[in-house]
Amino acid sequence: MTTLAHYLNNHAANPAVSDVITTITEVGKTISQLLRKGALADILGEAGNQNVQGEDQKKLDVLANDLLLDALAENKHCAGVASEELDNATPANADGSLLVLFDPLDGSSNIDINMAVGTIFSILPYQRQGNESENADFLQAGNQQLAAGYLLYGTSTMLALTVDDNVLMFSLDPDSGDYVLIEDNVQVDADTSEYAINGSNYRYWRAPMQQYIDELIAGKDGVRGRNFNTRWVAAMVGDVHRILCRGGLFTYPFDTKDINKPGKLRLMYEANPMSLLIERAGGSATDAVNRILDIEPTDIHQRVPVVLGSRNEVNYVKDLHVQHAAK
Ligand SMILES: O=P(O)(O)OC[C@H]1O[C@](O)(COP(=O)(O)O)[C@@H](O)[C@@H]1O
Ligand SMILES: [Mg+2]
Ligand SMILES: [Mg+2]
Repeated sequence: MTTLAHYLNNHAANPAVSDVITTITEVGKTISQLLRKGALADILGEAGNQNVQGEDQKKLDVLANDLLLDALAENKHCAGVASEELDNATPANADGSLLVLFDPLDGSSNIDINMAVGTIFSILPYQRQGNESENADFLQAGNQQLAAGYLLYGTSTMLALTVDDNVLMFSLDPDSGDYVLIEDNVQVDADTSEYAINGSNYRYWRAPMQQYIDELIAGKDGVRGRNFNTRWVAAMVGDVHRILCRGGLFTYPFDTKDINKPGKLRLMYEANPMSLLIERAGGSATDAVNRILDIEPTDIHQRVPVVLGSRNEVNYVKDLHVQHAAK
C-alpha cells in the first residue's frame, strides 16, 4: 500500500511542493468530515454575502476558504494565496517559494442537496522571494504550474494529483485518515461517446458549439454515426473525475448569456489545474481553439471557455470552430 505521504517523501522531486500539497490535503480531510456531518454541522445554506464575482457565497464556500487560508499561512513555503472567494491575492510568507491558487469549494449549487463537490488547487513558482506577493505575481500561464489537483468529496473522498508529469489518484481511507494510492499514471482514453454540457444555455452558444451538440444528439442517425450519452454533475470536479476514470468530453463553452462573462469557469483556479491534469493524462484542454495552458492571464479571476477531455473529441470541436471561423 502506498500512501500520499509515502509517495511525496519518496518519489516527488520538490520537497516544498510536497509540503504544500500535504497542507492542502490535510484541510481536505477536515472539509470531508464536515461534509459527512452535513446539516448536523450547520454548514449548509447561504453565508449572506457575495464574492468578488457577484456570486452568492454558501457557508461552506467561506468555511473551506478560511480553512485553506489559515493552513497555508502557516506553511513556510507558501508566499501567497489566491482564491475564488478572495477579492485579491493574500500574501503569506515572503520567503516562501510557492504561490497557491484554489477554488475552495467547487460545485456550490450541489452543497445543499448532498451531491458531489470538491476543492481545486494549483501551485505556481514565486519569482520575487523576499517581497510580499501581490496579484501580479500570480499572473503566470498554466504551463508554469508545478503541481495541481483536486479533492472530490463524493460517496468517498478522492484526490487526483499531478506532480512531476505523473497523474495519480488516491482514495481517503476514513479509518486510517491516509490517502491511499489507487492508480498511478492515470490515462484518458482518446475517444469517447460521453459528453457533459449545460444544455439549457444552447441558445447562447456560438454556431459551431450548437452544431457540435446537434451532431451528438442526432447520434447514429447523424454525421457522427454513433450514439452519445450526456452526463452533468454541475460540479467541474465531478465531471473531470469521470473523464479521468473513463474518458469523456466536458465543456462550459463561450456564451452570450452575460456579456461580461466570456465563459463561466475561472482560468487560474479551475481551468488551469484541470487542464494540467487532463493533458498529463493524455487528454486535451482548450478554450475551443487554443490550448488553455498557454493563455497569458491578465486577471486572477478571469473567465475562460473550456473544452477538455478525450483528445480526439476535443480536436473535433476545435476543427468545427476553425472551419466556422474560416467561412
Ligand atoms: O450551474 P451550472 O451552469 O450547471 O454550472 C456548473 C458549473 O459551475 C461550477 O459549479 C462553478 O464552480 P463554483 O461552484 O466554484 O462557482 C462548476 O464546477 C460547474 O461545472
Ligand atoms: Mg468552481
Ligand atoms: Mg467555488
